[in-house]
Amino acid sequence: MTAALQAQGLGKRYGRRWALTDCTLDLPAGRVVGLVGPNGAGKSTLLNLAVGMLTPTAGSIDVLGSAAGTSQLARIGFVAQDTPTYARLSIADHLKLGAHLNPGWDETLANGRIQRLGLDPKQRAGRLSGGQRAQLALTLGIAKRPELLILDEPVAALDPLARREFLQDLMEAVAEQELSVVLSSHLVSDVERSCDYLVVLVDSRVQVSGDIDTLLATHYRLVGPRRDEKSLPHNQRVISASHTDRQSTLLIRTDEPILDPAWTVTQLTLEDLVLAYMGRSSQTKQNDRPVLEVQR
Ligand SMILES: Nc1ncnc2c1ncn2[C@@H]1O[C@H](COP(=O)(O)OP(=O)(O)OP(=O)(O)O)[C@@H](O)[C@H]1O
Repeated sequence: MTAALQAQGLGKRYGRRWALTDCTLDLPAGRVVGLVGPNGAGKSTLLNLAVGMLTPTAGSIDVLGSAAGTSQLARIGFVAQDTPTYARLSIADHLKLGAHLNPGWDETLANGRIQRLGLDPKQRAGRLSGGQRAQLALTLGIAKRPELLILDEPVAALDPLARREFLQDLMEAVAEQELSVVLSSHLVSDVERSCDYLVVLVDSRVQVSGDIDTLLATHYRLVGPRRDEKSLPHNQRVISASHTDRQSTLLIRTDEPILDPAWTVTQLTLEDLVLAYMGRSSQTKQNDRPVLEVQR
């Protein structure tokens, strides 16, 4: 199966500053990929490179098997972070435009969604609230029936109920159509609810990526007598470590069983895992606290 997105040594620099560095990723098709990371990590940069709105400074990026670029746009639905709409056009105008521009437009889906949201088709987009505008942009993205849907913080402006319903809609669309989704979010709970693949991006670098079930099955918290992490077997990779005078707590990644009886071993939650990888980067930048919201 063709990958949804493949990046090889991908980098983007603005002036002297790298917004994305040495990014190598292989995101499988047919999955819902959650891209998480603090503000300024490079998430929007990666997504804009994927839709051809930006060109790489280094490396390459392929989407649905071909080089990312505007020729791919018919197959991709993209909702940018600021959910752009035309202020003077009504909701109905937006749907007409969507139908005109997209050969695969699903009118039933678009109208049904607008009706279910209780939005008035005659309302101008400029008069909608931020959340309503986001819902309109999302409707346009989904009704295009894309092969790949790229959503940059799609639910940030939605209230909790609308957020839950939107993620539900998304999972149904993935199950019904052959759809791949990449969505960025600050909310681990949303990723937990809707995604089956995770990418953690911090300080312009990918810290970890993989199938969420596999990641959860290979990461552990070890608590035991104080121990230098260098003394661990080579197949145990330490992601984070904290120590008191007598006790060590280590978050590790390993494919092998943990045989040392000195450790009390527990599995990680997705939140533990994400925060551990985000903390890894912040250890080198002591004054910069990772900004990841954990909402339940
Ligand atoms: N047009 C631009 N010109 C200069 N620097 C930029 C530009 N766009 C982004 N950057 C910088 O690139 C870095 C990555 O930004 P990006 O928007 O990709 O992060 P993000 O992870 O999407 O952040 P957020 O969660 O706040 O949306 C940041 O340091 C940002 O200041």
